[in-house]
Amino acid sequence: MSAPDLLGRIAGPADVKALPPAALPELAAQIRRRLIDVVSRTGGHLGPNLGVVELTIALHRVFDAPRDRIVWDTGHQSYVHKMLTGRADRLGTLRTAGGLSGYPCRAESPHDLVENSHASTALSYADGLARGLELTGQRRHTVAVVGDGALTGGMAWEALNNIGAARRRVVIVLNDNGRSYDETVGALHAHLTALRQDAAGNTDHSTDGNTAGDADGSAPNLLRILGFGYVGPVDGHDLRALDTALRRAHDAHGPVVVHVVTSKGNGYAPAEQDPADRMHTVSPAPKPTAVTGDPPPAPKQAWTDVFGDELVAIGEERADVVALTAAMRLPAGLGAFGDRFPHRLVDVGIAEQHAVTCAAGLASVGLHPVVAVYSTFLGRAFDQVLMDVGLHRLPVTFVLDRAGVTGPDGPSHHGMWDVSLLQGVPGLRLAAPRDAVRLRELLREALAHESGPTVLRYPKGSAPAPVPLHSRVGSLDVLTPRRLHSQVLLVSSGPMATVAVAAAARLAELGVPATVVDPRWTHPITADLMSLVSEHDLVITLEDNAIGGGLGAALSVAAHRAGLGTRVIPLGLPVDFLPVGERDELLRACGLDVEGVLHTVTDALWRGAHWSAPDGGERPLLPDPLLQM
Ligand SMILES: Cc1ncc(C[n+]2csc(CCOP(=O)(O)OP(=O)(O)O)c2C)c(N)n1
Ligand SMILES: CC(=O)[C@@H](O)[C@H](O)COP(=O)(O)O
Ligand SMILES: [Mg+2]
Repeated sequence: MSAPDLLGRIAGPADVKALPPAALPELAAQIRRRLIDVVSRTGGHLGPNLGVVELTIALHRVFDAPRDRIVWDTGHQSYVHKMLTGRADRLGTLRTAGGLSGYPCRAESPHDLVENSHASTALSYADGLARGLELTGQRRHTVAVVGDGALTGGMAWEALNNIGAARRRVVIVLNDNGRSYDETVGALHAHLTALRQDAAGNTDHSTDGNTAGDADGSAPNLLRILGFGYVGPVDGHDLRALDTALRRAHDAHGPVVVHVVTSKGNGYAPAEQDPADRMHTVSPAPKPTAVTGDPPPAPKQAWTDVFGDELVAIGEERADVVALTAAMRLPAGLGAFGDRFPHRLVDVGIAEQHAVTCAAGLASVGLHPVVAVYSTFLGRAFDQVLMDVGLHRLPVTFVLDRAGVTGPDGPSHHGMWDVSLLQGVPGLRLAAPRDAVRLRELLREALAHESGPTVLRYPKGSAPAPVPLHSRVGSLDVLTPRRLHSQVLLVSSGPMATVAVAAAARLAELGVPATVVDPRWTHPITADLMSLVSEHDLVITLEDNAIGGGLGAALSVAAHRAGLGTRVIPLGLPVDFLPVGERDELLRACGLDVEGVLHTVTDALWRGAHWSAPDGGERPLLPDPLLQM
């Protein structure tokens, strides 16, 4: 006889609490089966969620969420939490437009508090929540679940410094699986390992009564030194041990850390044995394609792999090039470089601010560091780019992967603010390659620039087919035949070139000659670009960045200051938090596809009485993204 569908009866934590302890292993098994079945189709963070099945069950049995506040650091491991708070039936919509977010989402549930997927923020939220609950007289618990990787982030230690001193009740659940993507690096990881080994070797786990009950190990415990009660190490897959440990923490009179030891990918051999990253992120199952008999499309190369391949070639030629990663060696494309030059790859943990200023130190002694991070994560290190690198005019090259719309990871992952932030750094040069050929070319140009910071940015996914140039003007590539009296200039940044060239072809059919130019180095604006702008009536810029403070904004200001009569219309992403969605869909919605360019050009020309639609009809107006600013 098959086991009852326990998961199907969970509408919220009360139903989890109502289950007898004997039923919990079956519930955990059903959750695991659902995770594997669904996430292997939708894609997502399978490994991290398999690692917190028992922990999440125990948390929702011991604490009374949502009155007690439970905060998930990074939030990528919150699928089980969602299943136990009434959303198990919607797990199949994970990471799709209109479906469940892959991170906590306040619109989905009062149980979800922090939507930001940037690591190392949960303890700061917890400090604020605990202070706020105290100030408003609410005697509730605050619980922060933080991974050992997230604990390598600077913000986490700023929070520990405050929480440990305040003597306020905060429960910190340290989910220690020894890994970020790779094995977690640094002295903290070594310390946590020592605590685990000490507890394993020390059979006397006596507890002293006045704190929350501690392993009475011999190793000095940094967390206890900072003023925290310490419970653990606890087997994070033993429901009974978890229950006992969390109840001790629940009853503690001050801040307490529950050191939970889990394994990423637990219970699923392909994940447990995955050498790369224990299936930290799995891709969606490929969509079936119709059998057409046509030859399969040529395999495309990922932007990340093009970068990684070219950096190895450069590394062979230049001993001064060193690479830095913030716990994302493989996702950021540094795997091959690290294998070839292990002593020239620096993994600082999830510590982008440290990575940037460490790079400044490396550059100060004559090296040329390459800091490879996702665009969205560089935001937290802006001050370090501006003051520790920019102010000192140091030759550091930033390679920003996942720049622009990423898609399934939602609003805190779209890399859409880097251009806006970085255009404010004096002396910084920024490039956006339009294809793999230009990525290789521009990476070399960036590494040849020694008088200040340089930046390359490219999106998630595969590089498009090469977009050849027709002519080079200074450092600009003109991508269409130079036409006399072309009314319209399309200035495309990076992979928007593919859209711009296709739009120019369509405009030509409509009797509107257009020139397409790819600046390659989009910041600062060059005299050659301004000269081209001055030769045209209408300029449309296309960029996969927020319109505010982007390329189009800079070009508009430059044209205005030069007294040009040219109208500049920036096309880009609205200054807004874009939802989960497919990259192409989101770009289309922002007018960054061929139809969007056509509408913008024809509407502008028609309004300017330069052009009337062939059908003489009204031009449909695009929603103006700027109106959302
Ligand atoms: C600031 C920042 N940098 C990088 C990332 C990418 N990232 C997502 S999860 C992860 C590893 C997290 O490790 P840990 O906190 O130990 O959680 P686990 O996956 O092991 O459960 C990283 C580096 C991020 N989300 N935020
Ligand atoms: C949670 C997190 O920040 C990363 O794991 C992110 O999901 C990676 O995204 P990619 O899948 O684009 O590498
Ligand atoms: Mg971890």
